[in-house]
Amino acid sequence: MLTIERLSINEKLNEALSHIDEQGRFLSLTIDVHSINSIDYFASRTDLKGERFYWSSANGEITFVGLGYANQFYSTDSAERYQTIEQALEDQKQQMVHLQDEQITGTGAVYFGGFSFFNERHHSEWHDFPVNQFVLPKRLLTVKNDEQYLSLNLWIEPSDSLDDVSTMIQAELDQINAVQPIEKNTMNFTQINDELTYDQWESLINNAVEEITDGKLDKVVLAREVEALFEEQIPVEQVLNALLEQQERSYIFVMENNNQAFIGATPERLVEVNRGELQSACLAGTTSRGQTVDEDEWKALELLKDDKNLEEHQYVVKMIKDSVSPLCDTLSIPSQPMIRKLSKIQHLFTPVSGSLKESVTIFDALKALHPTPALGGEPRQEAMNFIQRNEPLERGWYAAPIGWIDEELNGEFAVAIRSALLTGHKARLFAGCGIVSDSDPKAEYDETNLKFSPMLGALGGYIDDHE
Ligand SMILES: C=C(O[C@@H]1C=C(C(=O)O)C=C[C@H]1O)C(=O)O
Ligand SMILES: [Mg+2]
Repeated sequence: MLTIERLSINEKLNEALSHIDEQGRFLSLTIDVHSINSIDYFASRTDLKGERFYWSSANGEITFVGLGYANQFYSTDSAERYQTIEQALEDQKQQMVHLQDEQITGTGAVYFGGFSFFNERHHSEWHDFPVNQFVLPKRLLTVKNDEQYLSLNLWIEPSDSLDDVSTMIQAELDQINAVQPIEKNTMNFTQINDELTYDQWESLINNAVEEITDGKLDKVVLAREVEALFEEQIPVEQVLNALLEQQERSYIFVMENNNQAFIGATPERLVEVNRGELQSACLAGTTSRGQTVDEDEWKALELLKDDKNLEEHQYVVKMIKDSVSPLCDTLSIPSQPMIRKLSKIQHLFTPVSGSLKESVTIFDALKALHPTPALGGEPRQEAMNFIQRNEPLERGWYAAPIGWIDEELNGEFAVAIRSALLTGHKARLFAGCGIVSDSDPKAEYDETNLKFSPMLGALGGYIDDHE
Protein backbone atom coordinates (compact mmCIF):
# COMPACT_ATOMS: atom_id res chain seq x y z
CA MET A 1 0.00 0.00 0.00
CA LEU A 2 1.36 3.39 -0.95
CA THR A 3 0.73 6.35 1.32
CA ILE A 4 2.51 9.62 1.53
CA GLU A 5 4.58 10.23 4.60
CA ARG A 6 2.13 12.82 5.83
CA LEU A 7 4.38 14.56 8.30
CA SER A 8 7.41 15.26 6.21
CA ILE A 9 5.54 15.86 2.99
CA ASN A 10 2.99 18.14 4.63
CA GLU A 11 5.69 20.51 5.75
CA LYS A 12 7.10 20.63 2.26
CA LEU A 13 3.64 21.03 0.74
CA ASN A 14 2.87 23.90 3.04
CA GLU A 15 6.06 25.63 2.02
CA ALA A 16 5.29 24.96 -1.67
CA LEU A 17 1.71 26.24 -1.36
CA SER A 18 2.99 29.52 0.02
CA HIS A 19 4.48 30.13 -3.46
CA ILE A 20 1.15 29.75 -5.26
CA ASP A 21 0.17 33.27 -6.27
CA GLU A 22 -3.23 34.61 -7.26
CA GLN A 23 -3.18 33.34 -10.88
CA GLY A 24 -2.42 29.81 -9.67
CA ARG A 25 0.68 27.77 -10.58
CA PHE A 26 1.85 24.31 -11.47
CA LEU A 27 3.22 22.31 -8.60
CA SER A 28 5.67 19.55 -9.52
CA LEU A 29 6.44 16.73 -7.13
CA THR A 30 7.98 13.29 -7.37
CA ILE A 31 7.22 10.26 -5.21
CA ASP A 32 9.01 6.87 -5.12
CA VAL A 33 6.63 4.09 -6.08
CA HIS A 34 7.07 0.33 -6.33
CA SER A 35 6.30 -2.56 -8.66
CA ILE A 36 4.13 -0.84 -11.16
CA ASN A 37 4.33 -2.25 -14.66
CA SER A 38 4.62 0.52 -17.26
CA ILE A 39 2.36 -1.00 -19.95
CA ASP A 40 -0.28 -1.85 -17.33
CA TYR A 41 -0.20 1.74 -16.08
CA PHE A 42 -0.51 3.06 -19.64
CA ALA A 43 -3.46 0.76 -20.34
CA SER A 44 -5.17 1.55 -17.04
CA ARG A 45 -6.43 4.95 -18.11
CA THR A 46 -8.39 4.49 -21.34
CA ASP A 47 -10.45 7.45 -20.10
CA LEU A 48 -7.39 9.59 -20.91
CA LYS A 49 -7.06 8.26 -24.46
CA GLY A 50 -5.85 11.09 -26.70
CA GLU A 51 -3.64 12.42 -23.90
CA ARG A 52 -1.17 9.62 -23.30
CA PHE A 53 2.44 8.92 -24.26
CA TYR A 54 4.89 6.08 -23.79
CA TRP A 55 8.63 5.93 -24.34
CA SER A 56 11.24 3.33 -23.61
CA SER A 57 14.84 3.87 -24.65
CA ALA A 58 16.68 1.42 -26.91
CA ASN A 59 19.19 0.56 -24.18
CA GLY A 60 16.37 -0.09 -21.70
CA GLU A 61 17.68 2.52 -19.28
CA ILE A 62 14.57 4.67 -19.05
CA THR A 63 10.84 4.25 -19.57
CA PHE A 64 8.18 6.95 -19.34
CA VAL A 65 4.43 6.77 -19.19
CA GLY A 66 2.61 10.09 -19.39
CA LEU A 67 -1.11 10.24 -18.63
CA GLY A 68 -3.17 13.39 -19.10
CA TYR A 69 -1.66 16.56 -20.56
CA ALA A 70 -1.38 19.31 -17.94
CA ASN A 71 0.05 21.82 -20.39
CA GLN A 72 1.06 21.93 -24.07
CA PHE A 73 3.55 23.97 -26.08
CA TYR A 74 3.65 24.68 -29.81
CA SER A 75 5.51 27.00 -32.10
CA THR A 76 5.06 28.44 -35.56
CA ASP A 77 6.02 26.74 -38.80
CA SER A 78 9.58 27.98 -39.18
CA ALA A 79 13.21 27.07 -38.73
CA GLU A 80 13.02 28.90 -35.39
CA ARG A 81 10.76 26.21 -33.98
CA TYR A 82 13.52 24.66 -31.83
CA GLN A 83 14.37 27.95 -30.14
CA THR A 84 10.70 28.81 -29.68
CA ILE A 85 10.09 25.59 -27.78
CA GLU A 86 13.26 26.03 -25.74
CA GLN A 87 12.09 29.52 -24.73
CA ALA A 88 8.59 28.25 -23.89
CA LEU A 89 10.01 25.54 -21.61
CA GLU A 90 12.30 28.06 -19.93
CA ASP A 91 9.33 30.37 -19.29
CA GLN A 92 7.32 27.46 -17.92
CA LYS A 93 10.17 26.51 -15.59
CA GLN A 94 10.03 29.99 -14.05
CA GLN A 95 6.32 29.42 -13.37
CA MET A 96 6.68 26.03 -11.69
CA VAL A 97 6.73 25.45 -7.95
CA HIS A 98 8.84 22.40 -7.02
CA LEU A 99 8.45 20.25 -4.00
CA GLN A 100 11.91 18.70 -4.32
CA ASP A 101 15.09 20.71 -3.85
CA GLU A 102 17.00 18.45 -6.14
CA GLN A 103 15.69 16.96 -9.32
CA ILE A 104 16.47 13.42 -10.43
CA THR A 105 17.08 13.30 -14.18
CA GLY A 106 13.93 12.23 -16.01
CA THR A 107 11.53 13.04 -13.16
CA GLY A 108 9.44 16.08 -12.23
CA ALA A 109 8.54 18.41 -15.06
CA VAL A 110 9.52 16.26 -18.04
CA TYR A 111 8.25 17.31 -21.44
CA PHE A 112 7.51 14.83 -24.20
CA GLY A 113 6.98 15.69 -27.83
CA GLY A 114 8.32 16.02 -31.28
CA PHE A 115 8.55 17.83 -34.57
CA SER A 116 7.23 17.28 -38.05
CA PHE A 117 9.75 16.32 -40.73
CA PHE A 118 9.42 19.60 -42.61
CA ASN A 119 9.37 22.99 -40.89
CA GLU A 120 6.24 23.96 -42.75
CA ARG A 121 2.88 22.36 -42.23
CA HIS A 122 0.88 21.15 -45.18
CA HIS A 123 -0.79 18.10 -43.84
CA SER A 124 -4.30 16.76 -43.90
CA GLU A 125 -3.80 13.14 -42.81
CA TRP A 126 -1.99 14.36 -39.69
CA HIS A 127 -4.84 16.61 -38.62
CA ASP A 128 -4.26 16.21 -34.85
CA PHE A 129 -0.46 16.65 -35.02
CA PRO A 130 0.90 20.21 -35.30
CA VAL A 131 4.39 21.10 -36.67
CA ASN A 132 5.68 20.57 -33.20
CA GLN A 133 4.26 19.93 -29.82
CA PHE A 134 5.55 19.29 -26.35
CA VAL A 135 3.36 18.22 -23.49
CA LEU A 136 3.78 18.38 -19.74
CA PRO A 137 2.08 15.24 -18.38
CA LYS A 138 -0.15 15.53 -15.36
CA ARG A 139 1.11 12.10 -14.26
CA LEU A 140 4.48 10.74 -15.26
CA LEU A 141 5.78 7.31 -14.38
CA THR A 142 9.56 7.12 -14.76
CA VAL A 143 11.25 3.72 -14.63
CA LYS A 144 15.04 4.00 -14.36
CA ASN A 145 17.05 0.87 -13.80
CA ASP A 146 15.31 -0.56 -10.70
CA GLU A 147 13.85 2.73 -9.50
CA GLN A 148 10.31 3.90 -10.15
CA TYR A 149 9.00 7.39 -9.64
CA LEU A 150 5.62 8.99 -10.02
CA SER A 151 5.84 12.68 -10.82
CA LEU A 152 2.72 14.81 -10.60
CA ASN A 153 2.44 18.17 -12.29
CA LEU A 154 -0.67 19.64 -10.72
CA TRP A 155 -2.36 22.93 -11.41
CA ILE A 156 -2.95 24.58 -8.03
CA GLU A 157 -5.39 27.41 -7.44
CA PRO A 158 -4.73 29.86 -4.61
CA SER A 159 -7.93 28.58 -2.96
CA ASP A 160 -6.61 24.98 -2.82
CA SER A 161 -5.82 23.96 0.73
CA LEU A 162 -3.18 21.56 1.97
CA ASP A 163 -5.92 18.98 2.43
CA ASP A 164 -7.15 19.43 -1.14
CA VAL A 165 -3.65 18.86 -2.51
CA SER A 166 -2.93 15.86 -0.26
CA THR A 167 -6.22 14.35 -1.38
CA MET A 168 -5.26 14.81 -5.05
CA ILE A 169 -1.93 13.09 -4.43
CA GLN A 170 -3.46 10.24 -2.45
CA ALA A 171 -6.03 9.68 -5.22
CA GLU A 172 -3.21 9.19 -7.73
CA LEU A 173 -1.45 6.71 -5.46
CA ASP A 174 -4.71 4.82 -4.93
CA GLN A 175 -5.19 4.68 -8.66
CA ILE A 176 -1.70 3.19 -9.11
CA ASN A 177 -2.48 0.58 -6.47
CA ALA A 178 -5.58 -0.43 -8.38
CA VAL A 179 -3.86 -0.99 -11.74
CA GLN A 180 -4.66 -4.37 -13.29
CA PRO A 181 -2.49 -6.32 -15.75
CA ILE A 182 -3.27 -5.52 -19.39
CA GLU A 183 -5.55 -8.03 -21.09
CA LYS A 184 -3.87 -9.10 -24.28
CA ASN A 185 -5.96 -9.39 -27.41
CA THR A 186 -4.90 -10.54 -30.82
CA MET A 187 -5.86 -8.31 -33.67
CA ASN A 188 -5.49 -8.27 -37.38
CA PHE A 189 -6.19 -5.96 -40.23
CA THR A 190 -8.71 -7.01 -42.84
CA GLN A 191 -7.22 -5.14 -45.75
CA ILE A 192 -3.90 -3.65 -46.77
CA ASN A 193 -3.45 -1.03 -49.47
CA ASP A 194 -0.22 0.04 -51.07
CA GLU A 195 -0.39 3.77 -51.67
CA LEU A 196 2.03 3.45 -54.58
CA THR A 197 2.09 0.83 -57.33
CA TYR A 198 5.41 -0.87 -57.97
CA ASP A 199 5.67 0.94 -61.32
CA GLN A 200 5.22 4.30 -59.62
CA TRP A 201 7.91 3.38 -57.12
CA GLU A 202 10.25 2.32 -59.92
CA SER A 203 9.86 5.60 -61.76
CA LEU A 204 10.32 7.60 -58.52
CA ILE A 205 13.61 5.80 -57.83
CA ASN A 206 14.77 6.07 -61.46
CA ASN A 207 14.07 9.78 -61.34
CA ALA A 208 16.19 10.15 -58.17
CA VAL A 209 19.04 8.07 -59.60
CA GLU A 210 19.00 10.28 -62.71
CA GLU A 211 19.37 13.45 -60.63
CA ILE A 212 22.19 11.80 -58.71
CA THR A 213 23.93 10.75 -61.95
CA ASP A 214 23.50 14.32 -63.23
CA GLY A 215 25.34 15.55 -60.14
CA LYS A 216 22.38 17.47 -58.65
CA LEU A 217 22.28 15.23 -55.56
CA ASP A 218 24.50 12.66 -53.81
CA LYS A 219 21.84 10.86 -51.80
CA VAL A 220 18.12 11.19 -51.14
CA VAL A 221 15.92 9.14 -48.79
CA LEU A 222 12.54 8.23 -50.28
CA ALA A 223 9.65 6.63 -48.49
CA ARG A 224 6.44 4.80 -49.27
CA GLU A 225 3.36 4.22 -47.24
CA VAL A 226 0.88 1.38 -46.79
CA GLU A 227 -2.52 1.59 -45.22
CA ALA A 228 -3.87 -1.22 -43.01
CA LEU A 229 -7.60 -1.26 -42.32
CA PHE A 230 -9.22 -2.85 -39.28
CA GLU A 231 -12.83 -3.69 -38.53
CA GLU A 232 -12.76 -1.91 -35.22
CA GLN A 233 -10.95 1.04 -33.66
CA ILE A 234 -7.26 0.07 -33.35
CA PRO A 235 -6.41 -0.53 -29.66
CA VAL A 236 -3.28 1.55 -29.10
CA GLU A 237 -2.31 -0.31 -25.93
CA GLN A 238 -2.35 -3.66 -27.75
CA VAL A 239 -0.12 -2.36 -30.56
CA LEU A 240 2.24 -0.87 -28.00
CA ASN A 241 2.36 -4.09 -26.03
CA ALA A 242 3.10 -6.09 -29.18
CA LEU A 243 5.99 -3.76 -30.07
CA LEU A 244 7.41 -4.15 -26.57
CA GLU A 245 7.24 -7.93 -26.90
CA GLN A 246 8.54 -8.19 -30.46
CA GLN A 247 11.18 -5.50 -30.93
CA GLU A 248 14.63 -5.31 -29.41
CA ARG A 249 17.22 -2.55 -29.22
CA SER A 250 14.60 -0.04 -30.27
CA TYR A 251 13.00 3.06 -28.86
CA ILE A 252 9.36 2.16 -28.42
CA PHE A 253 7.22 5.25 -28.52
CA VAL A 254 3.64 6.37 -28.78
CA MET A 255 2.14 9.82 -28.60
CA GLU A 256 -1.59 10.34 -28.65
CA ASN A 257 -3.29 13.50 -29.75
CA ASN A 258 -7.08 13.63 -29.68
CA ASN A 259 -8.17 10.95 -32.15
CA GLN A 260 -4.77 10.05 -33.53
CA ALA A 261 -1.77 8.13 -32.23
CA PHE A 262 1.74 8.09 -33.65
CA ILE A 263 3.52 4.88 -32.70
CA GLY A 264 6.71 3.06 -33.59
CA ALA A 265 9.80 1.06 -32.69
CA THR A 266 12.86 2.86 -34.02
CA PRO A 267 16.49 1.84 -33.59
CA GLU A 268 17.80 5.31 -34.47
CA ARG A 269 19.04 7.75 -31.84
CA LEU A 270 19.20 11.31 -33.08
CA VAL A 271 20.64 12.85 -29.95
CA GLU A 272 20.91 12.30 -26.24
CA VAL A 273 22.23 14.95 -23.86
CA ASN A 274 23.02 13.98 -20.30
CA ARG A 275 24.76 16.64 -18.18
CA GLY A 276 26.56 18.11 -21.18
CA GLU A 277 27.56 14.77 -22.71
CA LEU A 278 26.19 14.23 -26.19
CA GLN A 279 25.48 10.92 -27.90
CA SER A 280 24.32 10.57 -31.46
CA ALA A 281 24.37 7.77 -34.03
CA CYS A 282 24.84 7.17 -37.72
CA LEU A 283 22.51 4.45 -38.88
CA ALA A 284 22.23 3.75 -42.60
CA GLY A 285 22.84 0.69 -44.75
CA THR A 286 20.52 -2.27 -44.42
CA THR A 287 20.20 -6.02 -44.79
CA SER A 288 17.89 -8.68 -43.35
CA ARG A 289 18.69 -11.15 -40.54
CA GLY A 290 19.70 -14.66 -41.60
CA GLN A 291 17.63 -17.80 -40.98
CA THR A 292 20.60 -19.49 -39.29
CA VAL A 293 23.48 -18.17 -37.19
CA ASP A 294 25.88 -18.73 -40.10
CA GLU A 295 23.68 -17.00 -42.63
CA ASP A 296 23.14 -14.11 -40.20
CA GLU A 297 26.90 -13.66 -39.79
CA TRP A 298 27.50 -13.95 -43.51
CA LYS A 299 24.91 -11.22 -44.20
CA ALA A 300 26.54 -8.96 -41.63
CA LEU A 301 29.99 -9.45 -43.20
CA GLU A 302 28.58 -8.78 -46.68
CA LEU A 303 26.97 -5.57 -45.43
CA LEU A 304 30.23 -4.39 -43.86
CA LYS A 305 32.00 -4.56 -47.24
CA ASP A 306 29.17 -3.55 -49.56
CA ASP A 307 30.15 -0.38 -51.46
CA LYS A 308 26.59 0.83 -52.03
CA ASN A 309 25.60 0.52 -48.35
CA LEU A 310 28.93 1.97 -47.19
CA GLU A 311 28.31 4.97 -49.45
CA GLU A 312 24.82 5.50 -47.94
CA HIS A 313 26.40 5.29 -44.50
CA GLN A 314 29.36 7.60 -45.15
CA TYR A 315 27.17 10.58 -46.10
CA VAL A 316 25.54 10.29 -42.68
CA VAL A 317 28.84 10.02 -40.80
CA LYS A 318 30.30 13.04 -42.57
CA MET A 319 27.24 15.22 -42.06
CA ILE A 320 26.83 14.35 -38.36
CA LYS A 321 30.51 14.98 -37.78
CA ASP A 322 30.38 18.34 -39.57
CA SER A 323 27.23 19.46 -37.77
CA VAL A 324 28.12 18.49 -34.20
CA SER A 325 31.83 19.42 -34.31
CA PRO A 326 31.13 23.16 -33.88
CA LEU A 327 28.89 22.36 -30.87
CA CYS A 328 31.43 20.20 -29.04
CA ASP A 329 34.71 20.59 -27.19
CA THR A 330 35.58 16.97 -27.83
CA LEU A 331 34.11 14.49 -30.28
CA SER A 332 34.71 10.81 -30.82
CA ILE A 333 33.60 8.84 -33.91
CA PRO A 334 35.09 5.46 -34.85
CA SER A 335 36.46 5.30 -38.40
CA GLN A 336 34.66 2.06 -39.34
CA PRO A 337 30.97 1.21 -38.94
CA MET A 338 29.81 -1.80 -36.97
CA ILE A 339 26.62 -3.88 -37.17
CA ARG A 340 23.45 -3.15 -35.24
CA LYS A 341 21.17 -6.19 -35.16
CA LEU A 342 17.40 -5.80 -34.71
CA SER A 343 14.69 -8.48 -34.69
CA LYS A 344 14.46 -8.81 -38.49
CA ILE A 345 16.93 -6.21 -39.74
CA GLN A 346 20.62 -5.38 -39.50
CA HIS A 347 22.15 -1.96 -40.12
CA LEU A 348 25.52 -0.31 -40.46
CA PHE A 349 26.02 1.73 -37.30
CA THR A 350 28.59 4.28 -36.15
CA PRO A 351 28.21 5.72 -32.63
CA VAL A 352 29.02 9.40 -31.99
CA SER A 353 29.88 10.89 -28.60
CA GLY A 354 31.12 14.27 -27.46
CA SER A 355 31.12 16.93 -24.77
CA LEU A 356 28.97 19.94 -25.52
CA LYS A 357 30.40 23.41 -25.26
CA GLU A 358 29.25 25.39 -22.25
CA SER A 359 26.21 27.23 -23.60
CA VAL A 360 25.08 24.65 -26.18
CA THR A 361 21.78 22.85 -25.50
CA ILE A 362 19.98 19.80 -26.85
CA PHE A 363 17.86 22.18 -28.95
CA ASP A 364 20.97 23.47 -30.75
CA ALA A 365 21.91 19.87 -31.46
CA LEU A 366 18.41 19.06 -32.78
CA LYS A 367 18.47 22.05 -35.09
CA ALA A 368 21.92 21.15 -36.41
CA LEU A 369 21.14 17.45 -36.87
CA HIS A 370 17.61 17.21 -38.27
CA PRO A 371 17.32 15.81 -40.85
CA THR A 372 20.52 13.81 -41.24
CA PRO A 373 21.17 12.18 -44.63
CA ALA A 374 19.75 8.97 -43.09
CA LEU A 375 16.29 10.53 -43.55
CA GLY A 376 16.77 13.54 -45.83
CA GLY A 377 19.81 13.38 -48.06
CA GLU A 378 22.92 15.15 -49.23
CA PRO A 379 23.14 18.05 -49.94
CA ARG A 380 20.41 18.65 -47.38
CA GLN A 381 18.40 21.39 -49.07
CA GLU A 382 18.46 19.83 -52.55
CA ALA A 383 17.35 16.50 -51.08
CA MET A 384 14.55 18.17 -49.10
CA ASN A 385 13.34 19.90 -52.26
CA PHE A 386 13.42 16.61 -54.17
CA ILE A 387 11.40 14.85 -51.46
CA GLN A 388 8.85 17.65 -51.28
CA ARG A 389 8.36 17.71 -55.05
CA ASN A 390 8.37 13.98 -55.76
CA GLU A 391 7.48 11.80 -52.79
CA PRO A 392 3.73 11.16 -52.85
CA LEU A 393 3.03 11.06 -49.11
CA GLU A 394 2.67 13.35 -46.12
CA ARG A 395 5.63 12.66 -43.86
CA GLY A 396 4.08 14.45 -40.91
CA TRP A 397 6.09 13.31 -37.87
CA TYR A 398 7.57 10.30 -39.71
CA ALA A 399 11.41 10.42 -39.86
CA ALA A 400 11.51 13.43 -37.50
CA PRO A 401 12.74 13.89 -33.90
CA ILE A 402 10.58 12.51 -31.09
CA GLY A 403 11.56 12.34 -27.43
CA TRP A 404 11.77 13.96 -24.02
CA ILE A 405 13.47 16.81 -22.17
CA ASP A 406 13.57 17.61 -18.47
CA GLU A 407 13.94 21.01 -16.87
CA GLU A 408 17.73 20.78 -16.80
CA LEU A 409 17.57 20.20 -20.58
CA ASN A 410 18.72 16.62 -20.29
CA GLY A 411 16.85 14.47 -22.74
CA GLU A 412 16.86 12.15 -25.70
CA PHE A 413 15.39 12.17 -29.18
CA ALA A 414 15.00 9.29 -31.58
CA VAL A 415 14.24 9.46 -35.28
CA ALA A 416 10.60 8.42 -35.68
CA ILE A 417 10.95 5.67 -38.31
CA ARG A 418 9.44 2.10 -38.27
CA SER A 419 6.30 3.94 -37.35
CA ALA A 420 2.61 4.33 -38.09
CA LEU A 421 -0.11 6.91 -37.69
CA LEU A 422 -3.26 5.37 -36.20
CA THR A 423 -6.57 7.08 -36.88
CA GLY A 424 -9.66 5.15 -35.82
CA HIS A 425 -9.80 1.96 -37.92
CA LYS A 426 -6.86 2.93 -40.11
CA ALA A 427 -3.09 2.61 -39.72
CA ARG A 428 -0.73 4.37 -42.13
CA LEU A 429 2.74 2.85 -42.05
CA PHE A 430 5.89 4.49 -43.37
CA ALA A 431 9.19 3.09 -44.59
CA GLY A 432 11.99 4.68 -46.56
CA CYS A 433 15.46 3.94 -47.91
CA GLY A 434 18.57 5.81 -48.95
CA ILE A 435 18.94 6.23 -52.70
CA VAL A 436 22.46 6.63 -54.11
CA SER A 437 23.88 6.41 -57.65
CA ASP A 438 23.74 2.62 -57.96
CA SER A 439 20.41 2.02 -56.23
CA ASP A 440 18.21 -0.64 -57.80
CA PRO A 441 14.43 0.06 -57.51
CA LYS A 442 13.53 -3.58 -56.75
CA ALA A 443 16.19 -3.96 -54.05
CA GLU A 444 15.09 -0.66 -52.46
CA TYR A 445 11.46 -1.78 -52.62
CA ASP A 446 12.35 -4.99 -50.78
CA GLU A 447 14.27 -2.91 -48.23
CA THR A 448 11.18 -0.81 -47.49
CA ASN A 449 9.12 -4.00 -47.07
CA LEU A 450 11.64 -5.21 -44.52
CA LYS A 451 11.30 -1.90 -42.69
CA PHE A 452 7.50 -2.22 -42.56
CA SER A 453 7.91 -5.49 -40.66
CA PRO A 454 8.19 -4.11 -37.10
CA MET A 455 4.91 -2.18 -37.35
CA LEU A 456 3.15 -4.80 -39.46
CA GLY A 457 4.14 -7.49 -36.98
CA ALA A 458 2.66 -5.46 -34.12
CA LEU A 459 -0.52 -4.89 -36.11
CA GLY A 460 -0.89 -8.61 -36.68
CA GLY A 461 0.48 -9.37 -40.15
CA TYR A 462 3.20 -9.28 -42.77
CA ILE A 463 3.32 -8.35 -46.44
CA ASP A 464 4.88 -10.44 -49.20
CA ASP A 465 7.69 -9.19 -51.36
CA HIS A 466 6.86 -7.80 -54.75
CA GLU A 467 7.38 -10.51 -57.39
C1 LIG B 1 14.21 5.71 -43.68
C2 LIG B 1 14.24 4.62 -42.92
O1 LIG B 1 15.41 4.09 -42.43
C3 LIG B 1 16.66 4.73 -42.64
C4 LIG B 1 17.32 4.27 -43.87
C5 LIG B 1 18.22 3.24 -43.87
C6 LIG B 1 18.78 2.71 -45.18
O2 LIG B 1 18.38 3.15 -46.27
O3 LIG B 1 19.63 1.80 -45.17
C7 LIG B 1 18.64 2.67 -42.68
C8 LIG B 1 18.24 3.18 -41.49
C9 LIG B 1 17.47 4.44 -41.41
O4 LIG B 1 18.33 5.52 -41.21
C10 LIG B 1 12.99 3.91 -42.51
O5 LIG B 1 13.09 2.92 -41.79
O6 LIG B 1 11.91 4.38 -42.87
MG1 LIG C 1 19.43 1.58 -47.45
